[in-house]
Amino acid sequence: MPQPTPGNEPAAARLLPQAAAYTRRVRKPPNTDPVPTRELLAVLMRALPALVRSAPGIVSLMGLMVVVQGLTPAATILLGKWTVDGITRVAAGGEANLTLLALAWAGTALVAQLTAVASTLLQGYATDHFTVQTVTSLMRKMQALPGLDVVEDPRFHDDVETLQMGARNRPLNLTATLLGLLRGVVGVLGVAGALVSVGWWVPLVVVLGMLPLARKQMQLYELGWSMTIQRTQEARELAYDQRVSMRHEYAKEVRLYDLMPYLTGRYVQKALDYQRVMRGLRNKQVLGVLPAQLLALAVTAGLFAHAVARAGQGELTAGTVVLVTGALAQVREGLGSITEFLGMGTQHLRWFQKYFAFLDARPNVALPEAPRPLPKRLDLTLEDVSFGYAEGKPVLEGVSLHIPEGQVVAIVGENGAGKTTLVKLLLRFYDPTAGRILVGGPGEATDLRDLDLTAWRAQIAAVFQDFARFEWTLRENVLLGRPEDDAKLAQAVRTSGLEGILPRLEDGLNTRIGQAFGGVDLSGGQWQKLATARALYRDARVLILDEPTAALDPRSETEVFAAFAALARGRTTLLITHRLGSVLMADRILVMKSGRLIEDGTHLELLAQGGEYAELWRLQAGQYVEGEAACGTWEAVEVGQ
Ligand SMILES: Nc1ncnc2c1ncn2[C@@H]1O[C@H](COP(=O)(O)OP(=O)(O)OP(=O)(O)O)[C@@H](O)[C@H]1O
Repeated sequence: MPQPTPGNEPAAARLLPQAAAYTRRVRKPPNTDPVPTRELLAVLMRALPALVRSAPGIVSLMGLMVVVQGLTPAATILLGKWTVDGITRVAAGGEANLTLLALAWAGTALVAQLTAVASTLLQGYATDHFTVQTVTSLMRKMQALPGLDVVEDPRFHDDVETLQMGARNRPLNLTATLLGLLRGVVGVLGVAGALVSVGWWVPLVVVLGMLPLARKQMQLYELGWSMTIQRTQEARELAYDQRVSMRHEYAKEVRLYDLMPYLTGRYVQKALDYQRVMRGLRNKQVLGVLPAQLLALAVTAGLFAHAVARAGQGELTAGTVVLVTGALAQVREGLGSITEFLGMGTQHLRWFQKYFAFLDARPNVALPEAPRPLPKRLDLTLEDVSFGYAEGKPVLEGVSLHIPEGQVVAIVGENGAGKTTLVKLLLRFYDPTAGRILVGGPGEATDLRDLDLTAWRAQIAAVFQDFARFEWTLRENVLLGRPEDDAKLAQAVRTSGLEGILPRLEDGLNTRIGQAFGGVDLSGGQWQKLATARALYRDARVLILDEPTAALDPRSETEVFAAFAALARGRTTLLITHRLGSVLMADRILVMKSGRLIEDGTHLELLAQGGEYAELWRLQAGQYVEGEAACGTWEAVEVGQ
């Protein structure tokens, strides 16, 4: 497959229809709306006190350094003027303390140097401090969002990504920017004050002449931010393709299906298209600054010429001309850095706007103000429960059922029937869009929404279909933050079958697993045993098993099921499975289809009904019958016995 290069993108687009579709999507111009000043000021008024409160000592010291740094240019320029005037006086036979002036100049330079070093150190401390604070507050907020919508809904992805990326540097950058702004303002005011000696109107002309340039530069920064925001989706897609080409979890398919040329092509195509759009806009913006730059230059040159002309007529001293030269350069630089800081500050404030919006986000799963304690019995009742991840697209419809505590229930049904979703509602990862879920025995049944959610979840152990693979030690993976109990841990490790892999691990349970940090990699089945041990270690009254043995070999599956059967005794157990052989451990079987509960009964009852379950059972058992018959060893199988 030819590689797309800047020269042959059309060919690449032809070969890569998806990339071409993407191209159409990114061609929309970025948002160049004016800066919402009032909104950002409100964000600033919230961010500023928060930053000062979080590190008052460091921020005040940084402020002090900045004021000193802001005043040093004006001091240096004035000292320069006095020195030149002093030299002129001495040359004309007059008197001047040049040594003192030289010492003062050296002292000013030393102060500037020392404050620069101190500022660097303080910024280092501030980075560490703010990073911990911001990341912790994001994590705390995540904890306060007990639902899954914030991580499962693609609309949230970009924001969470932007927040995560900025948490390490935006708070410090905002502080540094505000201080830089302060330094710029102090510096410009100081130097402008020195220019009054040429004429009261001089600072005014300088500032007015340079304002258009400042405005244009602000617009440039604004464009930068809108590019950052609008790139997030594209940037994630680009990063994803990059990850697919490099990470081990994709490596087998990438190699077998020779995906690298396709991936590289996709990447280059997307990157080039985006670059092309942005380059045009950037050129337009940058060239748009030119007239303002010329105006600033004209003002500077005009004032310089004015000062030289007046010096020629003996109205100004040579030192004053030196002062004007230095001051004009300084004001220009100062205003440049003010606009730069204003622009950067706007970007940081936009990040803070998202940060505060996230901190203020109301959880989709609202926690009760006065949570009710857990009922004595943990019967589960669903009353006409419906749910959809998106509006108008129901995934569960009118599900009603009652599960007395201690019952072992299997949930079966075709892919996408809503089995896992039902479990997510029971765990309150989402709330039903209609109907309600009750927990409790007769006379004490409480709406799940009113229960203490932490206490409720503490009663549940689960092995999810896509369980988490924490790249920590085996021990940490089983304990999951709970206090260690040696006997219980040994029991969970033994029963789950995890014990079998320990002799091969140098550090036993303390072995780190997963590739991210150079740990030992486990097979799919071994990971699943680990997830089982995790559930076994948790002393829960409700057990949820969502395809818990999908990756296990037949022997391990039998062993783990025996463990589950023992564990399930006396506990409410919900077993989601496609392996119908395993549902025989259940007291009752629920059959779901297209979001509805269509059958409910024991294995024999459902077979006798001759409905969906009987059909599924016949199909699955038939596979074994035919397989065995083909091998000529099967004697007689009566389906359903
Ligand atoms: N986070 C989500 N956002 C949007 N739709 C989802 C989400 N999770 C599941 N769905 C959709 O909800 C439907 C039911 O999914 P669910 O995972 O509950 O089915 P299931 O019966 O457990 O399927 P399987 O047997 O394949 O595991 C599917 O159409 C699925 O695409």
